[in-house]
Amino acid sequence: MLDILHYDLLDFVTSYGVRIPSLRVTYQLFGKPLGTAPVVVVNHAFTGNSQVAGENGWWAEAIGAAKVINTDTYTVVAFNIPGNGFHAREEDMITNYQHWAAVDVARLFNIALKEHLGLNSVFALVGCSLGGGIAWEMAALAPDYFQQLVIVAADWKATDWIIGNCLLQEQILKNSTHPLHDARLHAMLCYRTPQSLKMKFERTTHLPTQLYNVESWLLHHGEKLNKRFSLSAYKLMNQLVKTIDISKDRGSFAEAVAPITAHITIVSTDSDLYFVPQENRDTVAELREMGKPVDYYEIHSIHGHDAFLIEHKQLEQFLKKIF
Ligand SMILES: N[C@@H](CCO)C(=O)O
Repeated sequence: MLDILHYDLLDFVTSYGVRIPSLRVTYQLFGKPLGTAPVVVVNHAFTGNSQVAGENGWWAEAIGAAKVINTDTYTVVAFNIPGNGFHAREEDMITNYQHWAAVDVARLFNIALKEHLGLNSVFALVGCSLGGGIAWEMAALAPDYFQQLVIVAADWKATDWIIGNCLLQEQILKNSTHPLHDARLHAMLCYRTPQSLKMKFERTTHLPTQLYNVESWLLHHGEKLNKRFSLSAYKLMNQLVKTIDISKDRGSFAEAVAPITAHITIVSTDSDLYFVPQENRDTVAELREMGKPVDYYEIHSIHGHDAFLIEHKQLEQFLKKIF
């Protein structure tokens, strides 16, 4: 039985000016009891959740006893993006996804850390993919609150490429008769690479069905997500990815990032076709020009965006410099 904790907020107003009368933020704690050790906050990706460690933990290779984010040393806090449906009540689902932006989730998480958990500062904030975008937004909102900001397979903004793909996802979600299933097929192609699929399938076929194995694999992922995720959650996550932008209402990236005191670490994957590495190389160059403390690492992999869930050994080498 998972120990899912929660914090209820009243009268939250999103950046679109919409008042949400009551909202539940759920989270899990791992490792040392709160108040006895430095805190590491870990933000999940698109279809992830607060189960970051332990059995079925989506980053169990990185977080746990004697892992690089060692739960014998740290308290790990992992939130669920509200509306992701993970162990949620029906009333906690968010159906009006267009009222939300990534910055709203960031504000909620910061409120939960400060007001609910009573933390005066946080040692490290780590975010993967969408969770990395939310981590950028959290740091921009609370620029001297986090000592280490660790961005993995993400960006501080949704690029035109991401926004275009989000539109395609939205259209599939609206128009398909199997919306979640079909949206996942396209998403999986964004998360992998031609080389990764070639290595895995080599154009082989599955004889009884006559399908190419790449087709069976994509359809399997569609079915799998259909069973474990909800349509309203998927629509919300798609909207959140599209709205990542710490420069919004702040003038520019430089102005948004100027007050951030955290040491920044950015990890990209050289073959990521979704949050492409060149964007992060440019971000790092700009941060260095500003004199910001920043480290940059690239995972070498053929697997593309999903390499942050696959290339554990390389990630460990980078993360161990922080943890
Ligand atoms: N495989 C990841 C990719 C998005 O970062 C997910 O489904 O959440």
